[in-house]
Amino acid sequence: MTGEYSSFKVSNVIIILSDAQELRQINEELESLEKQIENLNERKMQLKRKKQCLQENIKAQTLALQSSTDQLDRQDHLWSKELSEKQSSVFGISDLRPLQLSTMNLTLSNKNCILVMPTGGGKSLCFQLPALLSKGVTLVISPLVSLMEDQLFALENLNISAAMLNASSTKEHVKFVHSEMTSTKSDLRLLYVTPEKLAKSKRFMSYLEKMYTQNRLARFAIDEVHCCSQWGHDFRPDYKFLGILKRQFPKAPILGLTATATSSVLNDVKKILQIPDCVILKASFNRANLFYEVRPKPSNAHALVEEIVDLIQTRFRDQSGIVYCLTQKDSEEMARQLQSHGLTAACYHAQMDAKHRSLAHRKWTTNKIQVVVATIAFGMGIDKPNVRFVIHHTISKSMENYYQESGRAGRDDQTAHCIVFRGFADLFRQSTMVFSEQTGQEKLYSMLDYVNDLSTCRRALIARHFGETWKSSDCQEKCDNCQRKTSVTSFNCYSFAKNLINILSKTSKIQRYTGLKLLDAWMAQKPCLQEKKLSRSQCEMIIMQLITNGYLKEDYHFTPYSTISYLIPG
Ligand SMILES: Nc1ncnc2c1ncn2[C@@H]1O[C@H](COP(=O)(O)OP(=O)(O)OP(=O)(O)O)[C@@H](O)[C@H]1O
Repeated sequence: MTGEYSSFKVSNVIIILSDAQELRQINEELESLEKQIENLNERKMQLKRKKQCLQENIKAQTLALQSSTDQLDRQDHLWSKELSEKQSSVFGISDLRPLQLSTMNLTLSNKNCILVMPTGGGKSLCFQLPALLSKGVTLVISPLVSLMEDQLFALENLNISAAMLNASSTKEHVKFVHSEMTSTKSDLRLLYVTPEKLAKSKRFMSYLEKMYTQNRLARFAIDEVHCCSQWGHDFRPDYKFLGILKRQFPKAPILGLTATATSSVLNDVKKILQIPDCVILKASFNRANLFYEVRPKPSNAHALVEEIVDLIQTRFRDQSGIVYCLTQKDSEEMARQLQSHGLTAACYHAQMDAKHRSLAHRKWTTNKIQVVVATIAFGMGIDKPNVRFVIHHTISKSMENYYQESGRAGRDDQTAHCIVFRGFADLFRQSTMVFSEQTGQEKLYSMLDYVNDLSTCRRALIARHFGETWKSSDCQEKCDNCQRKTSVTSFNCYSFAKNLINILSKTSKIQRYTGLKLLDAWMAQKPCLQEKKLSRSQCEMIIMQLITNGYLKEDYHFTPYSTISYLIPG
């Protein structure tokens, strides 16, 4: 009886345990389903919001365009004759670039407008020239003092009266500017301020109000307007304050300018600035005079230096250019190497003190040195027309960054070269730096797709990235892929992927694979590689493509000193 009772108890316990396990599984599954439902609901709301936003956008754009199509490129406005006269007599410009006239016509007819134009496209002219034709002052809001200084310097050379106010302006200067703002006799045309100045100085706002009531506030030009939006890559909190402009000064038109903004950023900017009716003008991103090229990066640092020196001494002999590096240390080392080969070069990075940075910039701008070897700190506000080459020692962290950095070449519309070195190790150097940014890895992988593509026209790749379509005739063989005469070998990567995943499946706590270790382990399996005759560079590209396509995945680990990217099956 006791035995029977205990076996009954045991079987009961077994039933309870198995029921409990099933219950746990059901609970887990329910929890996961609930999470999925929650995610789906959130996604549904997101899509609904986006749909509404797009519908509103289409409606507003259609209305805005209908009312202003006739204004866009007309040359019979009241101001057209003077515009064309000042364009050549003051700025020395014979022909306007696409969308410059449309933008100027819109702002001169008091319409709100956002101009999206690539770096070096000529956005500044779109408010500087109208400033000469309008009564009163054009207020330019710009995020960086150095940007404003560069523009003031250029305006001074053109004999255009302009001033700037920022946190370090002296009391006397502030007083002088305030009196110019309210004097009806003043010939001040452009006033540059930082958004902080607007947000923090009530006094300045009251002077603006005086100008406005005197009908002398011609317009607001907001440079780098994407900084308003938190969705952009460069959000600045003080830009949010600019929403007040339309409320306080409803009749003064706003002209926003940016080189990089997606539609969702633009929608956000329109909302923040309270200009739902504004016309958005988007120039093509095609820089027809730039030649795009990608080179495999030699794994040996010495060979890389030799290759870059050779390029600068032969193809770019006596021509001005930039070499972009990833880190301060790389830029210092590369500058030293170039100097030791007899080239005039200086480095530029954020850790240098302001004096040395500005000295390097000035020497390069005035052609006293040939090359600046820089980190991305060398960026906004560089307006040297005759930059003939931009070499990337390391891939950029995104296509947006690459486009902007390489776009500093050829601002004078003459042919210039943009060369990027594709390095396998650089992928992991970059990914461990950007992985914590929300879309950091995704953006880096699109840069990798660009450098790993050996057949598609580089222009077509850039266009695709920015949501444009260009015909291959737009390139006219101005990229390495269009110029390549021999066809590129293509492989079916299935067996390679299997091979690599096999190696990774042996991963243990002690033996983890970084990209380089995996490459070495794979290359050690000679038979497969010999049969296909793959070079190291081809093996690197295959691994990179398997990563960007999700077959292999980066798995980040943290040590007190660094972040390490290990590879795991995707
Ligand atoms: N129609 C034109 N013809 C010839 N040169 C022009 C024309 N418009 C502008 N430029 C010149 O092109 C250069 C770049 O112009 P600008 O600095 O306005 O570019 P940007 O679009 O503001 O670039 P960034 O985004 O880097 O600020 C300047 O040297 C300017 O004088």
